Parts: sequence; C-alpha cells; structure tokens
Amino acid sequence: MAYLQLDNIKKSFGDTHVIKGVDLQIDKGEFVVFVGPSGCGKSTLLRLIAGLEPITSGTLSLDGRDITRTPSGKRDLAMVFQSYALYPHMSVFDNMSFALKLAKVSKDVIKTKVDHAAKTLNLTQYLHRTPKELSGGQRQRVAIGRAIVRAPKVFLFDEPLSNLDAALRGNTRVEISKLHRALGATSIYVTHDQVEAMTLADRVVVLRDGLIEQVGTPMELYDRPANQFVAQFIGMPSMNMVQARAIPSFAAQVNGRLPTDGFLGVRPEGLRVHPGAAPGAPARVELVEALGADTLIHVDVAGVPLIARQNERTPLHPGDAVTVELDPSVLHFFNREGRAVAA
Ligand SMILES: Nc1ncnc2c1ncn2[C@@H]1O[C@H](COP(=O)(O)OP(=O)(O)OP(=O)(O)O)[C@@H](O)[C@H]1O
Repeated sequence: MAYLQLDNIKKSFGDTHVIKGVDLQIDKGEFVVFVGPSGCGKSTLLRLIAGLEPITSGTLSLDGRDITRTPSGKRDLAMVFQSYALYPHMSVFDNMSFALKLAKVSKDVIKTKVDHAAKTLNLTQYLHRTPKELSGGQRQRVAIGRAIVRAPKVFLFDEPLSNLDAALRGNTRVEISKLHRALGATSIYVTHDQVEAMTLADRVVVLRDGLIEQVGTPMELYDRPANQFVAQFIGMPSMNMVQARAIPSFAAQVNGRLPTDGFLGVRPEGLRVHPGAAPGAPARVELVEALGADTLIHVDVAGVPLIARQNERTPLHPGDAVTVELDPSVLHFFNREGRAVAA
C-alpha cells in the first residue's frame, strides 16, 4: 500500500458531484502537484485529504491507517493556504509555535523547533515581528514554518504563492523546492501555475471535471500526453492541434501514421517558420511576439491558426508570406475521440 492512498474517492455537495471517483497512490517523500482548469475540483480534493470536508464515499489511508473519517486535527497533516491565515496580533515566533503550545510541548522543545524552522526559512531576524511588519513572501514563509514545526506526515499546499507578485513568486517557489529537497517531506500542492507544476513536482496529477486525466512526471506529461486535453493543458503556449486533413502538406508528411479523422498535435517548438517559399506549408505571419530569449510567431496556415516558437530573433513581420515546416521527431497523433495513438 502507498504512503497516502486514495481509493475511489467521491465528493458531492447536494446533487452536485464534484469529485467523481479518484484513485491515487502517493509515495513517502513525493512532491505531487494537482493541476487542472478552474472548477475541476483540485482544492476540493485537497480539502478532502486534509479533512476539511467530509468524503462522500471511497477510502483514504495514510501510512497504512484508514483516515477516511478521522477528524482533520488527528490526521497528522499540515495545510498551507493562499491567504497565510496567520494570527495578526501574534509575533512570528508565537504564530509558528502556536500548534505546539496547544499540544503542550515543552518550552525548550518549542524554541528548538521554531529556531530550526526559522533558520531553514531565513526568518530568524523576523521572529519578534508581527505579520503586518512582513512582506507577502515573508508571511508565506511563516505559514510554511508553522507547518514545518509540527513535522506532519504530509504537507498540503493550496495555491500558496498566488497572492505574491511575479518576482516573489519565483523566489518563493525556489525556496519551496529547496525546502522539499532538505526535508524530503511528502507534499501535495495545488496550483494554476504551469511553471510551479513543472518545476516542483515529482509527479503531476491533471484533473478535469472531478476525474484524473493523467498522472506522470512533468516531462512524461509534456512528451507523452495521454489525450488532447492533457496535451493542450500542459505547456505554454498550448500544443497546436490540427485536424488530420486541414493542412494538405502536413497530411502528406504524416501520411499513413495519423487516423484520417484524427488530430495532429505539434508543440510550438516543433514548427519551423522560413521566410518566403520553401518545402512545407505556405502560410502568412499574423503576429510576432519577441519575448527576449525566444520569439513566438503566430501564423495562418490554410486558415488554421498556429504558433511557432523559435530561439533566435526573427526579421519577420505580420503579413509576410512564409513557409511552415514540421519537425517530424516531435509529433503527436490523436484519434477522433482525442486519445493519443502511437506516433
Ligand atoms: N461547498 C461547496 N458547495 C457547493 N459546491 C462547491 C463547494 N465547494 C466547491 N464547490 C464546487 O465544486 C467545484 C470544484 O471546486 P474547487 O474549488 O475544488 O475547484 P478548483 O479546481 O480548485 O478551482 P479553482 O482553480 O478555480 O480554485 C466547483 O464547481 C465549485 O463550485
């Protein structure tokens, strides 16, 4: 049995079925990230694991113990929220030690644990401050510290970085990643952010409409998506999706390998854009987005809008006539139902 095991977990709010039967095994020490479109049930699934919502049916077990009906406080899990949920009138030290005090841990042990967590999170110099005297990133680190001192079996993170600005988000993400490497704690993390999912996760769980679409390492999902939904959800910009016969020169190139009523998927880096006429599909440039390190070129190929990414800068402009070439080594094929078929 896995360290944390979800067997056919379902959740309904009245007549609304939100989680429709989730099976998942998480190993000790794993960092698992839940992603999916808004409303797919990521937070609800996390809250079911945390015990903040009752599970309608199914079994949840942790370290060999059935905790399906165990109250939240007795599950040995710690949750870090987007909103920090710190006590505003208490110092950082008191915020971090609160749960230990409640558990009647001795003062000396509390001090050792809080000092250690503060050191790990670079918070030592702020221990006497109150939350309002801290930046957003520091507050979130206090919230994480509060979880660390409890040494829970599993850390649960619900979009912990979404209130931070882009730069702080990046820094705090790196800190969470280092922290995970240092502590090796089993973690489940809900996010909207692709970069967080790809960089933090040992495995990513892609959810849609209350069900798991695919579970895999970030690169497995990127390189071998099981279906069109995962293919287009993972990766920015999304994988280009072209009906088999929409672009004749592409159809000729993949001839026989793609179901005739299926779809060809190609990531932006799998398209090459050449100025003027060349072997490939004739196209027109719609938009050029220079991002600094790379460039996104939006093209119209036989009425199909596609996005190409290239590392070098481009002299191309909207309206230019170009040719789009497929890199045959990175193609994805999907059948009519959207399931991946062997390339
Ligand atoms: N207490 C509740 N009562 C009724 N419906 C609820 C309740 N909580 C959540 N839902 C519904 O369950 C669905 C899943 O919500 P959930 O918050 O888990 O989605 P999510 O994937 O985390 O979304 P987001 O990314 O927008 O936060 C939504 O349709 C939501 O409206």
